[in-house]
Amino acid sequence: MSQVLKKGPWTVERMLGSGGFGAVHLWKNEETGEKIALKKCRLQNEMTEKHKQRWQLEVQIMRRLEHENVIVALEVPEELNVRANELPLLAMEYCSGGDLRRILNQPQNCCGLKEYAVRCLTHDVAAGVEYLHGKKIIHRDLKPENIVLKTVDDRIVYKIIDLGYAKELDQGSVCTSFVGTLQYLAPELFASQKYTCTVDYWSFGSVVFECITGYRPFLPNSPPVQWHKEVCRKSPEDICARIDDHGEVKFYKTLPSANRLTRSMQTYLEQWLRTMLRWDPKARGGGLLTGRRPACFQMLDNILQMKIIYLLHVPSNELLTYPVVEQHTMLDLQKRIEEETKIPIDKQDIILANGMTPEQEKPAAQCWLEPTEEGSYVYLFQHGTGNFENGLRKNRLLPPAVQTIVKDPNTMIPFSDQKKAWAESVFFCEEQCLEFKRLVLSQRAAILSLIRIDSVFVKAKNKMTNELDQMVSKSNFFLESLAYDMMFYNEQANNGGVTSDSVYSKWQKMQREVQGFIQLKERVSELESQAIALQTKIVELQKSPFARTKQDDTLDELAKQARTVYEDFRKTARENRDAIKDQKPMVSLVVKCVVWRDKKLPDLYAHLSKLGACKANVNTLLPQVESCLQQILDNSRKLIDYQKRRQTAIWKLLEITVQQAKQSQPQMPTQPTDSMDVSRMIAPPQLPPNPELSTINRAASTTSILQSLAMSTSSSAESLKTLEDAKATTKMFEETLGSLMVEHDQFTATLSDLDISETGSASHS
Ligand SMILES: Nc1ncnc2c1ncn2[C@@H]1O[C@H](COP(=O)(O)OP(=O)(O)OP(=O)(O)O)[C@@H](O)[C@H]1O
Repeated sequence: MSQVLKKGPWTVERMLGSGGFGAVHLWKNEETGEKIALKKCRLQNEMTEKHKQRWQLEVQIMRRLEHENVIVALEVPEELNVRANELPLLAMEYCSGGDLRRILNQPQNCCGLKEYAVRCLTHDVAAGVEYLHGKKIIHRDLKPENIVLKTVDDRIVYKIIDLGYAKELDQGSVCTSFVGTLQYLAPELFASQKYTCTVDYWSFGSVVFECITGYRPFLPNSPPVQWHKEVCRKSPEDICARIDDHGEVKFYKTLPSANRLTRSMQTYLEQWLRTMLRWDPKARGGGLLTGRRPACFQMLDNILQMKIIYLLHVPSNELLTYPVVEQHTMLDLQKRIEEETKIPIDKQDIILANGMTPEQEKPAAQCWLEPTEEGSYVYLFQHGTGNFENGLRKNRLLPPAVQTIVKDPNTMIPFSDQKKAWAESVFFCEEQCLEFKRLVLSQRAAILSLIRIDSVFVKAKNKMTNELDQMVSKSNFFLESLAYDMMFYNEQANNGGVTSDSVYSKWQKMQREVQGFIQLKERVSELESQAIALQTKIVELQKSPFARTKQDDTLDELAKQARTVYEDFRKTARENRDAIKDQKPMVSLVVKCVVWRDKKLPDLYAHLSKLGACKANVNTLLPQVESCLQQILDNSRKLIDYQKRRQTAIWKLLEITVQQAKQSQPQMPTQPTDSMDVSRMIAPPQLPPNPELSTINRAASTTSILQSLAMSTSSSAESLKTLEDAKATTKMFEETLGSLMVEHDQFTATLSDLDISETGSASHS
């Protein structure tokens, strides 16, 4: 096919791959831009009649299948179709992501794929396998080469290809056709025994294991016969077998530590793998559930649907995981955190990526985020502590295999050990990079959290300042008015007018108390200067290099170099294994990585520590500001109350005076008063000096003074010097005006009883 590059509008772009039977090419329609993968049997002449029939049958089966995770068969374009006597072609949707083997071969995946990719592929392949089994099709040849990737709506979809071809092949051809991929074959197939669909479980489990760790589960480098002899000894729970340093086969029930799974995911997938990698085909997959669904698919669904909270414990740089269900409250989650980290619940400072704090009354699931490729984390700090010692200590560890080559870069070790040490070195560099980035993200969340709480603080502080200004104006006005009242009171009392010791002493008490209100100014200015210092610190912290969007990419660069060195190592090894014994290129990168990290990490933790201290500072100042604000508001309320009381007292005095006047001589002419005459407030009326003045005369004078007093309250706002004062007093005036008007109405009524008009002119003399 490679010679024929064009057929009608179709052009062959390249070969996508080839296997035991077919060669797959990518064809493009130049007119429509459509791309298809076309598989042609490449052994047409060598195939027996039986094989040819099977090929035809499988092509027909393929065309009947329809599932997102099984490759879609398409109509072969007319221009590309073969002659009637040739084997049919298989046209398929083109999957541009290549196959899973290509992904596993990438050096960054030498110790397994990221958790997100493992989740997605496990989900998709399981869905495809369950669909095929539902259609009574056993794939029998599940392996990374037979899983292809296609991007659909920004998501990678994994699809099973090459299905059914091996299904009915006789055992002899199994052995010849499957050379090189025997390690994915279920043992019963390999040993020519009867089999069921559980053979696919074994292969699927092996593929998932390899995706998690970078290598196959059982003795990946052993020849088939030895492999079978050794692996059949495995216990039902074993999911891995390796040959140790003494040449002994060792079985393991857990996954090796160099993988990218988080704690919970690792535990769940280990359980699942134990079900999938059972030697006994009947026990494999966990049997059928009541609805006849195989248990292994249900188990996987449960794992993948689980809401797992990824909580980075920043002080120790440890990623903790907490699976939660809807019923879990925040308190439940915090109790589990307390158990594990020993941080008391009230000291736990949990911050979401956007800097918000989870709401206590909402379920714990609010901390759960849809899994993403980069990982979605919640951050745990400890209130009021900047001790990050553990975080620094934890990062000092090198994986054992890496330690060996770092200790002695000239050491001669077997190829497989060297490969492992180099793979783990790449993994180590990648992990340092990831962990550092995660810590940088934690500081971003911490800054956002600080800014959020600071904005609450600044608001409260501004309110405190404003309310203080108003309170001081009100107090000044009140004190001025009161002093004025007291002066008038004394004046009329000295002239034989009404007196009330209790009123006067209350006024004096109010005067002292209100003078005390003004002293809050000092407290406020003290808090303000602390707030200014705090704001300066916050601005400084925001200028830190760690707070910048663009971060130093040294670790990225070192990880990239480690990948390249590893890739070169593998290429060279393919030609001559003995050619590479020099550990230095990789060791040098690991050392650079450690040196950079050990230099930067203390800086980052120092920055985190300052952020923590600042937050603690805000948390201490905020309640002080709030309590000061409360005091100011209380004082303001008291001022209104005092103002009312003062008014009431004046009007009461006036009422008494009028009553006295009424009782003594109602016909006495009163001195004319002009309630609108503002000059009265400034220059109080001169009372006649004659002590013999009749009661009515004194009453009239007192009335006049008290009237002035009353009216002075309403007019004083105009005479205030500043606009601020005017605003504050106007507000207070509005509040007191109500009571004043009521009193005034009563007074008018009293005057009319006395037959004295409000303007002061006597109606009868
Ligand atoms: N639809 C497709 N889109 C992209 N690449 C494909 C597609 N189908 C196959 N390939 C590529 O071609 C390779 C060979 O395909 P396939 O496994 O179907 O061939 P085969 O001859 O049946 O192989 P085997 O030896 O497994 O029987 C795959 O590993 C994959 O890389």
